[in-house]
Amino acid sequence: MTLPEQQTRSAQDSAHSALRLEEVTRRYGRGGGTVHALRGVSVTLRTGSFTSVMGPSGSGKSTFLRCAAGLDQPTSGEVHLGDTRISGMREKRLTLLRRERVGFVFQTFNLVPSLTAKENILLPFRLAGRRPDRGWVRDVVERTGLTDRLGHRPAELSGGQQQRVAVARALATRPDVIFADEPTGALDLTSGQEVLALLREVVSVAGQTLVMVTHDPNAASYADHVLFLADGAIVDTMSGPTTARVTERMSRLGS
Ligand SMILES: Nc1ncnc2c1ncn2[C@@H]1O[C@H](COP(=O)(O)OP(=O)(O)OP(=O)(O)O)[C@@H](O)[C@H]1O
Repeated sequence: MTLPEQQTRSAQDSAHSALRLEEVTRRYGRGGGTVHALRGVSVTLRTGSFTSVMGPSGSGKSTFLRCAAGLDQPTSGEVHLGDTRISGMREKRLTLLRRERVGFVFQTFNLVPSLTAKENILLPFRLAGRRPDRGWVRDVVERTGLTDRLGHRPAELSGGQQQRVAVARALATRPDVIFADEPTGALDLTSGQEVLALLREVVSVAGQTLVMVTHDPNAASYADHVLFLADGAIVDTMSGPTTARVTERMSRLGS
């Protein structure tokens, strides 16, 4: 499926695709017990776009995210990150590529408890043996409003602050794509909205590409586009989503 704003794009613009899935299937198990988690998903996401992925429980959202991020391999089909085909890539190369070119934000923050906020943000550089771009990291920290919290460990931070550290960590390496899995699922309403506003800004101001799985129509409304999954297939897309339109569309999917 091609998102509406891409239908008119020129061939030249295809160079700006951050993520492309072509006929991706993912099956679990064999024989009569086979689960078809993805059934031929094709989608192209532009660099600098914010896409939400929604669908009823079991519709394939996590599988989509895992295959798109190179955490899982499709059974068939292709996944391209920028101009690199990641489907079929060997695990060792894929691990390095994920470290360099993909950012993750999880529902449960996944920060290292013994490290300060600053050390958590710089961790991807330590793991990759790479020198951070200090100016960029300073910008990221300022944008996330964490400047006076850098010396704190995760346990000394609120949930919202911990998630902002996770967003800063994901952004610090300037990845091709950030994948967020229910990033507001563990937060109260106000902290959740702060994190969503930050994610929106990261796309609109910093030009980051973001893919977010969510159950929450309000969260989805921060995106440029919504992909609706049902039974392993993209059944609809929406551009310029509002909470009301997403809620209405989801109710027709039986969630
Ligand atoms: N490792 C696995 N082994 C077998 N079946 C799996 C596995 N992972 C997912 N599935 C199945 O694949 C289908 C899609 O699962 P997936 O987790 O992608 O859905 P989801 O939309 O993310 O669901 P939820 O909203 O409940 O998290 C489901 O039927 C699920 O049971």
